[in-house]
Amino acid sequence: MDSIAIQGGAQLFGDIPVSGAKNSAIKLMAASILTDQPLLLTNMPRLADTRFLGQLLRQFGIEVTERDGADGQESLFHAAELTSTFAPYDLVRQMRASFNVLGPLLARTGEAKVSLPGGCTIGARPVDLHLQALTALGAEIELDEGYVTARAPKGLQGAEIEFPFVSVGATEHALLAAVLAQGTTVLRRAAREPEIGDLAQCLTAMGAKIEGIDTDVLTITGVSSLNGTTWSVIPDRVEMGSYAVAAAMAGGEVRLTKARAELIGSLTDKMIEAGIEVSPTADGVLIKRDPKQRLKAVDVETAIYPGFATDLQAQFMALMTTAEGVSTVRETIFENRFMHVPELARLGADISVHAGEAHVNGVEVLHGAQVMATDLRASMCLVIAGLVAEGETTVGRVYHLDRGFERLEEKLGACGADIRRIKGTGDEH
Ligand SMILES: CC(=O)N[C@H]1[C@@H](OP(=O)(O)OP(=O)(O)OC[C@H]2O[C@@H](n3ccc(=O)[nH]c3=O)[C@H](O)[C@@H]2O)O[C@H](CO)[C@@H](O)[C@@H]1O
Ligand SMILES: C=C(OP(=O)(O)O)C(=O)O
Repeated sequence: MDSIAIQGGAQLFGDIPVSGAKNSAIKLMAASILTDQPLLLTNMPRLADTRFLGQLLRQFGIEVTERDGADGQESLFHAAELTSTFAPYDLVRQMRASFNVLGPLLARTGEAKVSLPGGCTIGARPVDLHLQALTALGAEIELDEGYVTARAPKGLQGAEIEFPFVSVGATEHALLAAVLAQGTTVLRRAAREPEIGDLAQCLTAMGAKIEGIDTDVLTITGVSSLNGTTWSVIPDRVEMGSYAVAAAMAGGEVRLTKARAELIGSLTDKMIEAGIEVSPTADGVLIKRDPKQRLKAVDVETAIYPGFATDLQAQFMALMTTAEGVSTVRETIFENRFMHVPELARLGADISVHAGEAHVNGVEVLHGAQVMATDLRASMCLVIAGLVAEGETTVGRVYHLDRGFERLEEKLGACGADIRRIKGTGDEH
C-alpha cells in the first residue's frame, strides 16, 4: 500500500491545472452504454475510479481506448454491441457510481444484473431511490445475494417521479434510463449539481431531449436511439476546491487554471470570510495568503448544490484546525463523514464531535505524525494539514486518494510542497 510523506512548512507558489471532474466523468462513461456509436470524452481525469469503470465497461463488450489529445487526456468508448449485462461484485464494490450502469443497460437491452455498490463508507448510502425511480419507469426489480436484477422486456415507460429528498446518484440514474424510455419522464426535486448539468448536456448532444437542465425539475422526452458525440468533461470542482484550501493553508500564491471560479463559490465565500484573498481569473481562481496572519474561524454547513459541498467538508475542517477561535462544521448529507477527526487529532488538532456537528478549536501549530486515510476526501484533508504540520506527516492508505486526485504529488510539488509518494507492496484493498 502506498503512502504519502509531507514535510510541513513550505509555502506554495505557482499554477495548478484542474483536471476533469471524476464525478462527471464516471457518469458520462456510463452514458456510452446507451448508444452503439462512439462517445469520445476529452479532458478525462486518469484516476483509479475511471480505470475501474473502464474495466467494468469492457466486461460488457465495450471498446475503451485511452490516448492523449488536444483537450488533455481522452477516452473513446464504443458500445457497438453489448456482449454482457452482468456487473460483478468485484468490479462494482470499488466505487459508488458503478451502480449507475444498471439504468442504461436496462434502457438499451431490457435487462441487467448489477452488484450493489461500494464507495466511501461515509454513511449507509442505500440505493432505494435509484430502485424506486427505475421501478416507476416500468422495471421489474429483484434483490438477491447482493445483486439487483432488473428487467423491462417491453422497454421502459416515461413516468412522473418526485424524489422524497435530493439525491445526486438517483437523479443521474433516472436520467440515464429515462432518455431511452417511451414517452415523457418528469423528475422533481432533482439534484442540480454541475456534474448533472454536464451529463444532461452531453446526453442532449447525443440526441436526448431534456428540458430544465440545471434546475430541480428535469423533463425528458424519450427517444428511440442516441448517437455518439465528443464531450469535454467539466472541471473538477472538488479538486479545485481542495487545492484552493491547500494554498490557503500553506500560504503563498497559487493560481488554479483550466477551471471556473463559480463552481466553488460557496467555498470561496467562506475562505474570504476566514481572511484569504480570492480573485476569480479568466480560467479559474487565484488564492493568496500571508501565512504570518492567522485565519479567523468560520462556521460551515454542508448542503446540496449550490450550498457548501460535503466533498469539501474535510478539507475545510483541516483549514480551521489552525484558525483563531472555534469553528462549527455541520455535516448534513452523510451521517458518517467525520472519520478524519481522530486522524487530525493525531496531528494535534482540537476537535470534538456531537452528532452531525464538529467543533474545531483552532490551535497555533500542528505536529507531523503518521495518519491514515479513511476515505477519499478525508485523505486530502490529511495532506492539507500535513502541509503546515511541523516535521513529517505520513498519510497511509492513499489508495483512497488515488480514486479522485490525479498526480497529486506532482501538482503540489510543482508549487513547492515537499511531498513524495512512498511505494508500497501488495494488494491495495
Ligand atoms: C460518485 C459521486 O458522484 N459521488 C457523489 C454523490 O454521491 P451519491 O450520489 O451517493 O450521493 P447522494 O446525493 O445520492 O446521497 C445523498 C444522501 O441521500 C442518501 N440516499 C441516496 C440515494 C438513495 O437511494 N437513498 C438514500 O438514502 C445517501 O445515503 C446520502 O445520505 O453525491 C454526493 C453528495 O453531493 C457526493 O458527496 C459524492 O461525492
Ligand atoms: C464520496 C465520493 O465518492 P463515492 O460517491 O464514489 O464514494 C467522493 O467523490 O467524494
